[in-house]
Amino acid sequence: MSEETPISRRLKSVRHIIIVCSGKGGVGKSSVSTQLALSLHALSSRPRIGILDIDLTGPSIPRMLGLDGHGVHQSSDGWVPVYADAQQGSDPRLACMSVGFLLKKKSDSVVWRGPKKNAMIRQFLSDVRWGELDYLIIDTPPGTSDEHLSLLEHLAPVHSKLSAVIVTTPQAIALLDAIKCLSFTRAVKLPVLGLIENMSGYVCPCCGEISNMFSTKGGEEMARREGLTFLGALPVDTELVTLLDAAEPSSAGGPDEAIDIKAFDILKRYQETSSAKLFRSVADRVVAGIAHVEQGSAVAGV
Ligand SMILES: Nc1ncnc2c1ncn2[C@@H]1O[C@H](COP(=O)(O)OP(=O)(O)OP(=O)(O)O)[C@@H](O)[C@H]1O
Ligand code: SF4
Repeated sequence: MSEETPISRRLKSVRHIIIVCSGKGGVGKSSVSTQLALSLHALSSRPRIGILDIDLTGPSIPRMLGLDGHGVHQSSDGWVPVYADAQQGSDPRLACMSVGFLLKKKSDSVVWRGPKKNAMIRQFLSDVRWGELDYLIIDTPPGTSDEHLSLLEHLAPVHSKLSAVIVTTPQAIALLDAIKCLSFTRAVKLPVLGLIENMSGYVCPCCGEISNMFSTKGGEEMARREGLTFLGALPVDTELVTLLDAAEPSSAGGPDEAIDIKAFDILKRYQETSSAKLFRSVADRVVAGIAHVEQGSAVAGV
């Protein structure tokens, strides 16, 4: 491995980096990144988790974790991440950083060209004070854009424990884009932990029964064809949308305290949703896939 850089110094205390990507927009990449963070957080091994949102033009992780409204604090040792479990006591384990924390208003948008995006990503990788992490989940924009190239350019030379999760929906158009995303990971030799088929069927809000309104299993078939691990199918779950999309700060306490209470509430309530129950096996497969990558075993998808 090459000489130390600000990024390698910062990330040497991160055990594994999981890049969450999708070929197409709106297939649920941010919701999968959030659910992965929440599910890993609930493991009895109590891992330390970071979630970095580099979807610069559409950051949604702060909203999904109930952290909208927080700003970034600068310390002498870099940017301090925002902790979703700050209300849990003195040893929070779910750290979050997003361009959303840098915007003055939620409605502000980032209109940047490639070099500025690249500089922002470099700063996220070199300046955030994550501390020791077991998993750093990186939520990326849809497709294979400047952000992906910058990310790989910065990470590949300094961090060997990198892998990707691909998210798709079962429809043919999303699958075509997922194949493009897979080709990208192969071109840059990024191991793929597996594929998630999101919005596969529908959870009835009355009885919890899963019905298949549209096509399903497209992702599962693609995984089989491409020799990828199928990490699981996640149905459309209205309970999940209510929880993650309506994540406005509660009115209790002062401004930051109100946000932290909201985030803590999401952390607890998520575990009771049908999605959380299904996601547990996805998270187990991700953890098993990481063990393979770390042992240097051949990984499907490369
Ligand atoms: N399994 C699901 N059940 C119900 N709603 C879902 C599910 N997955 C995602 N959603 C909802 O669909 C919308 C899009 O999801 P999300 O923002 O995660 O997609 P994305 O792929 O990250 O989008 P973008 O292309 O904007 O980055 C959100 O409102 C999210 O809450
Ligand atoms: S899934 Fe069950 S509760 Fe939902 S509409 Fe069908 S029968 Fe009714």
